[in-house]
Amino acid sequence: MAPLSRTLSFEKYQGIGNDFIVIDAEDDGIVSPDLAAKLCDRRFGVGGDGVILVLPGGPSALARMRVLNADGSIPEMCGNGIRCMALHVARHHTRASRGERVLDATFETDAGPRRCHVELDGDENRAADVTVDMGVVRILGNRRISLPGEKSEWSEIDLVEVNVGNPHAVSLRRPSAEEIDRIGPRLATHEAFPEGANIGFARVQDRGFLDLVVWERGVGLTLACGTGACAAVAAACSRDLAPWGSPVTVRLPGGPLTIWVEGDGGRAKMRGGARHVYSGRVDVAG
Ligand SMILES: N[C@H](CCC[C@H](N)C(=O)O)C(=O)O
Repeated sequence: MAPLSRTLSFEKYQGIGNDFIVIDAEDDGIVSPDLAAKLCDRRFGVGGDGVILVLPGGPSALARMRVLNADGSIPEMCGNGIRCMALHVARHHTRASRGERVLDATFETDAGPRRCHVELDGDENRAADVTVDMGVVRILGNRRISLPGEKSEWSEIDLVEVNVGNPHAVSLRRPSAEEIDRIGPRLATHEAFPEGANIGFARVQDRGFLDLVVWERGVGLTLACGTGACAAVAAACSRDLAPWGSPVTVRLPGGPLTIWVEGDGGRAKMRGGARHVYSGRVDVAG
């Protein structure tokens, strides 16, 4: 008996190139980790860096966000993802016809509540700027990690460990693309990080501007990482390479984010774009 097929409606969004399959759901069982991995496959599935489930909120949240990484793992938080979810909710919650272009909402996440501000510009598929209170950012310390067998200068690497609700480790020096491809996956799963870690490779251009690329836990190299941008700015500030409390432009391969970090243990704020790409239905075996 062939498994019963069923279809899932989804909407595809991207936040500066970090792309997500967004699904409205009544409960978080609708997409298992295994199904999330199949949906994210760029050949056999829809394709994406992750799945975002938009779930009923509670008394103090308009909705709840559950994120599943492309490998099916479940992270605590996703910066680009919550901007995409905020746009999704704004598109379906506010009514442009009533001239409502702005949505201020709190979303529950697995890292706690996050306040979002969305402004729909003329094109309701695009939010030029979504601003998110990214919660408390904590510097956990400086780590020197050894990579046995690595023949390059990166056989030992200094990382700043930062928690943004999810775990990050930031290098303030930038290996080559080939070196990142080699050491990124080893660092993301290194025993020094029992929960795994998102590995940021930053190059500080000046006190208000840094370049960043992130090898993400459960995904791999992405075009952008919102929590990673907050972690990189906090790491740079902790080394007095960027100013606490002032806006820092983080240039990622997929586009820019503006990040403010109040201080070590202070709150971070993120501002960046989000875009609806298309809506679809996908067949999933029962
Ligand atoms: N891979 C991350 C979750 C997605 C974070 C990233 N896409 C962002 O925009 O913050 C983790 O396992 O913690």
